[in-house]
Amino acid sequence: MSSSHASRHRPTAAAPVSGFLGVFRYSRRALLLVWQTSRAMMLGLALCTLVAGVLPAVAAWVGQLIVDGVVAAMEAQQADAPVPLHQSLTPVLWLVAFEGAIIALIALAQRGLAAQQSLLRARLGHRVNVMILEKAGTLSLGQFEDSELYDKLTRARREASTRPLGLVNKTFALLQNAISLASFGVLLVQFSPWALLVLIIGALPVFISEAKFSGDAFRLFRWRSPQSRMQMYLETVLAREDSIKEVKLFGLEGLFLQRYRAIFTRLFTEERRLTLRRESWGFALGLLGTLTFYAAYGWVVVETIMGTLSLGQMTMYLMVFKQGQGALSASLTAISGMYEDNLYLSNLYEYLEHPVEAESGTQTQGMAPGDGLRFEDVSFAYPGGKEVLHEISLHIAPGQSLALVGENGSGKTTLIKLLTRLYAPTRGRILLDGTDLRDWDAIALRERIGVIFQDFVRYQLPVGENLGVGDTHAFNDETRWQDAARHGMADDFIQQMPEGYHTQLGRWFKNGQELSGGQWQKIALSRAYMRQNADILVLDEPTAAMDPAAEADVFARFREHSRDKMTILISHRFSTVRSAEQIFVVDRGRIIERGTHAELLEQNGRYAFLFRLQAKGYQ
Ligand SMILES: Nc1ncnc2c1ncn2[C@@H]1O[C@H](COP(=O)(O)OP(=O)(O)OP(=O)(O)O)[C@@H](O)[C@H]1O
Repeated sequence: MSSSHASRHRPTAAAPVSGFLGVFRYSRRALLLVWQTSRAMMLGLALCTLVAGVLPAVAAWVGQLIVDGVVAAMEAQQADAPVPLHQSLTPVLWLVAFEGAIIALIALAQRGLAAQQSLLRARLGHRVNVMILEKAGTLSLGQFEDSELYDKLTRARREASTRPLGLVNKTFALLQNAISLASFGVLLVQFSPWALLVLIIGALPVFISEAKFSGDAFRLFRWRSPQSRMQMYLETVLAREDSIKEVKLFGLEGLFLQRYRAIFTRLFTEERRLTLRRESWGFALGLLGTLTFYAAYGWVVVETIMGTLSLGQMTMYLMVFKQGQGALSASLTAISGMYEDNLYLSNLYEYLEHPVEAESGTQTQGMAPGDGLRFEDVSFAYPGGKEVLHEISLHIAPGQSLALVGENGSGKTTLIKLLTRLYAPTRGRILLDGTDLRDWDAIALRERIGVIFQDFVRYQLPVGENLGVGDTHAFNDETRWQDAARHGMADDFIQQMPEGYHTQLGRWFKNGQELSGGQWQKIALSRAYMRQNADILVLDEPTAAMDPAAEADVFARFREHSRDKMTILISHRFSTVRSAEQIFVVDRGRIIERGTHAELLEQNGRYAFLFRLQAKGYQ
């Protein structure tokens, strides 16, 4: 379902969620995840759970002994021949001390649980985030551009990092309460099995309604996801330094804020509906539980007055009933919470299990070394889109240079994306040294290609590292940084910066320096020179932001550096393009002219027209 389609409907119309029991399949995996994260803490949790589960019943039982002991002691004191006071007092006081110790132990177990949970939260959150990011690294560019998968990724990142622990905590809470309940049950059955039944029936309706509303909450969460993403996007535009300049100049704050508010209002309306329904049903059904408790209370009181129960037993049963009811409703809340966590986890696992497109190749050398690069009748359409490249054929031999010119949107960058295997052709094939790109080992292939896209990344890292990213093997190699910067003409201005190659770039971090557009381009250019082993160099509009002198210099060096390499240059400036050995004119996804500058002028076609148009502009 497309996001816009989904957003027009109520949450109930969103993707169906599998049956109640089906979703419990993720509990086991979450437990396993915690187990793998820290065995010691998992065992610690189990121990504390056991202690905190069993001791309340023991405390209730000791409570009964105390009251009965007190009554017996009082009777002994009032008897005709009273026993010495200390004799009747001592056993009761021991019992009181024992009860105190039990309560202290329960407190200790609960603190232990809380401490381990909060430590686990940090470790598990980190682990899940790493899993999410590792998976992101395996997705193809096409998958990243798929809005549904991106949606899953965003949802996973936002919610799921806290959910596994939530699920584990609830599982332990359930266990603890189940143990307490079982031990209370043992005491309660002695009074009457019916009492146990009353206790269970009283709590059941709340549980059923909670489970239903958890499902609704999850469907709401899914339904609002595309809109929440739009909200996040607007937040970014309104509060990030790289967009704020334009937002201010165009006066977009009001417009975007209004849109932001409108989304909130829409989402809030749905959330309020759900919350109100959930809480009112919860209250109404919860009353049933309270009713059953007071009915049982009356019953115990009557039995005590009739003499069937001792005063101590009455105290114990009331306590057991009260705590049992608490434990039962806590167990049921835990179960419905687990159900909810499972639904969210299903989202995390859907994302983690999303099939990765196979990087099939294993070849690290071509079948015909030295053959260079060939496109054979290559056509391409972006996923879900129409064809943007049609039957492209070309050949570049080592040492040759190729320039691509053409209008905006004619398909030049797309051609480079195919060459770098960011996408695969829909028809035809691309060969490097006689071997299909698909058969190449991804790493071996990428090591041979140095490319700068026009939308290169401006990393908020030190200058040196901004160069180092070009070759991860030399990420920290200062000599290589300097070599690359000299080739890319960035060395001069880097030397002038306060901390040279260690100057922080960008404004996100302390003492960060901002560079000009042309300086950033020189950084990107140097980045491409970091790839010493690359024999295919691609520059996609590398000099658009540079002054003419710098541009001329860049190309003189580029030719110098790349004599034995294959170079592909995309540029709208003909002064840059004219020296290439082959120039291809791309028009709406087809190569319509090819030749040298002189040949193309001779042909007097599109190239000649555009060249003269630009030349006129300079006269
Ligand atoms: N990621 C994408 N998904 C879908 N379509 C795309 C994508 N990127 C580009 N296109 C489409 O493919 C066509 C070719 O785009 P491309 O970026 O290759 O053009 P270009 O020649 O490099 O343009 P420019 O000179 O403006 O950089 C355009 O019609 C564009 O709309």
